[in-house]
Amino acid sequence: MATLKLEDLHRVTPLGSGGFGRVILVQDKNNSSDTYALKILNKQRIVAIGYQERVLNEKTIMAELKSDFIVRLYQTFKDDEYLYLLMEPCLGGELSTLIYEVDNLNHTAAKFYTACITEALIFMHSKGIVHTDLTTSNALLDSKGYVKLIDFGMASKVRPGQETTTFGGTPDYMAPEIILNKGHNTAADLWSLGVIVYYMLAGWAPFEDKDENDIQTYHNVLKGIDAVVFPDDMENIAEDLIRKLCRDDPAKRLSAQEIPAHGWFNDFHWEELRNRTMKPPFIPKITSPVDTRNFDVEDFSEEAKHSSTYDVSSWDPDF
Ligand SMILES: Nc1ncnc2c1ncn2[C@@H]1O[C@H](COP(=O)(O)OP(=O)(O)OP(=O)(O)O)[C@@H](O)[C@H]1O
Repeated sequence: MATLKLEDLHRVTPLGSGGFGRVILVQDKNNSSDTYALKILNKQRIVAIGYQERVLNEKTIMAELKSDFIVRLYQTFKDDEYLYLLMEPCLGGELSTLIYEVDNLNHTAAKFYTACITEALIFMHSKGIVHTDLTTSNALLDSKGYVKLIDFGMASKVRPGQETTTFGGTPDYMAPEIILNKGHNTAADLWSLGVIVYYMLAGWAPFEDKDENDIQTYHNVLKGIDAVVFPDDMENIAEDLIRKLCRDDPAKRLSAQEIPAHGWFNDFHWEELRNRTMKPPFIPKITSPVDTRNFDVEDFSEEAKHSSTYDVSSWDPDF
């Protein structure tokens, strides 16, 4: 890929928004078939809540992660107000949207997406990288229908035997050791994966509170997987996998590397997934590189201007 400048990019349409800014689809002005997802981070907001370290981490970690199951970071830019991450676009939409639309997924589909995420985790965890915010919203479908992970804003690198204390994530998916601020490692991502498998098969998340009260969700998580009711129609072998991923003691959870040997995957051809010859369960409708029908985002182009309360001039030389 040729090196691009910010001025080479035409802003097409928003794809999503997050804590510090937004993600938009952009197009290379010199080659309209080349589109990218541009994450734009507001420096004022980052400095206001002291997330400088995390943003630098996001760049370093994403740059290291070159896998077919993780969105690729191509380049970064910065100007006085913003930092920019230029990424591979995944126009199939969020896995959460697909689950919502079909209500719950059949075992074949759930197995396929679990396997994609497992491949991402095997790769990341082999490098000591913990995602920490693994959710169905941070898993996107690419144009073929394969899933890739995004959003490494909460990610950190841990040495074998060590832990990180980065607090954060999404309550429904958060491992108990994160809630209790005990320090966590790669096993926290396996807990979140267990939640994702349950969610895909049941159509609701195992620890969710019907009133969306985060404190109650934390209580539910701390009660553990044994207090969760499993739907009658869930296969026992899938339930077994979820229970082994959501064990209270992080050291007793299955590792990502152990997942392919679990019985739920007995009939699954991992090599076909890895070389991308497996037929995905859903092929997203995408008719052009600027087709964003799988994203339902309000137009937030009129971003509120922030007064310059914080000095944002000197903290980002490494970005
Ligand atoms: N590479 C991509 N291709 C397509 N859409 C993307 C891409 N990256 C991000 N998005 C969309 O933008 C949304 C926000 O992206 P992301 O989660 O990275 O931002 P964030 O600011 O870290 O969000 P949050 O505060 O929710 O963690 C995603 O949920 C997704 O819908």
